[in-house]
Amino acid sequence: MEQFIREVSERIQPVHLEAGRAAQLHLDQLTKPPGSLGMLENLAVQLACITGEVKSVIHRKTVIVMAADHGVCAEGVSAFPQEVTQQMLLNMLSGGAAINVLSRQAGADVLCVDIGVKGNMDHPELLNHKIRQGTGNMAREQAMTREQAVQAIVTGMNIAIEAADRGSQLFVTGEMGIGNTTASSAMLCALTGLSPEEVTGRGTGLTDSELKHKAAVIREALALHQPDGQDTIDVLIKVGGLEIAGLVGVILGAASQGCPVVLDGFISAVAAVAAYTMAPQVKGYLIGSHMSAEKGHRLALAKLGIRPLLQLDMRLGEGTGGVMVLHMIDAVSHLMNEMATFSSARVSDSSGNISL
Ligand SMILES: O=C(O)c1ccc[n+]([C@@H]2O[C@H](COP(=O)([O-])O)[C@@H](O)[C@H]2O)c1
Ligand SMILES: Cc1cc2nc[nH]c2cc1C
Repeated sequence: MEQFIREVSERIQPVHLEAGRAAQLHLDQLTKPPGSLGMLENLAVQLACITGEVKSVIHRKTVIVMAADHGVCAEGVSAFPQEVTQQMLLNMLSGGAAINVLSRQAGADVLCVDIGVKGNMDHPELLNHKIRQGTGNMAREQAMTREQAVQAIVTGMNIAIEAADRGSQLFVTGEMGIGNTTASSAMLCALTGLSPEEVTGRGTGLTDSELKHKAAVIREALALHQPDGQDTIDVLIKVGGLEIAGLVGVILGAASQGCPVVLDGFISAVAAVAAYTMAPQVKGYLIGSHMSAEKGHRLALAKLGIRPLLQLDMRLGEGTGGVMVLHMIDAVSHLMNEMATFSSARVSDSSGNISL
């Protein structure tokens, strides 16, 4: 299975830089001062680089919500009880969570995956890929075995690749897992060398003293396991999460199919840092959506060199911030396809010329 992960990673092609240059030339011919559409222009260029087309239209978009539980919840690191993971997953399957509402509005499909939720569920729409009943408590033991980490990545890869084969053209990373900001913070420390105090945030809403305790739990887990930051799988085994490993697979699998990957919040960004550590060529496919209120998100995005489009102070996860950017991706497609050029509309350019 590790061989499969390598093969999929090696299938990720460099993005089409010449299409990106052509997109910039087209943008500069449209009836607006050069650069005046700001970050929407960067988005248009990146979409051209990924799709190889100046005027791409993305019809089918899929949010993949990976759900799993975290043994480290026993240390009192979340404001919510662990059973909320399963309860919210059922809410998503019934269509009542924020991600369902926002995805319906944005015209995206939602795939819900149980990759390691504690408890057993049965729902016709659920993709049941449970690897184990939540992770081990990183404060005392490894989060998962090597086989489980590899299986989780392969699961994410296969789900993305199969959805792309069925016609999905773009993916949004989503997750649900009480305790997963602790695992994500620990992973980010291991992958970057940043300290727990720098990266750890309040997650679902910890108080000041609870936040200090959470950073101390992460510090102790890192001291106990000494994960190797060059080795993504080692980091996942020791302090990771099954849904985070699943998202690493989704990101690499989607990129291997030539699809853009819109990253949601902190957990998704850490999964992207982990994917990037395994396969740096994935970077061109990653689109930053929003800047979460979770403290470490800024640091994870900085590691990737990604500037997100939105700052909405969201910290929900599920893929919700990512889906907000789907509206912007649609807007960019319309601009590239429908705006008049200086010559077609007979508007003078900055030199006072009307080209024919
Ligand atoms: O996406 C984010 O930036 C984000 C920030 C804080 C919390 N969350 C969500 O809240 C849950 C994790 O929070 P916690 O406090 O239980 O670690 C998990 O289900 C995430 O989807 C998500
Ligand atoms: C209610 C609730 C919904 C969520 N969605 C993602 N993480 C969540 C955490 C909680 C607590």
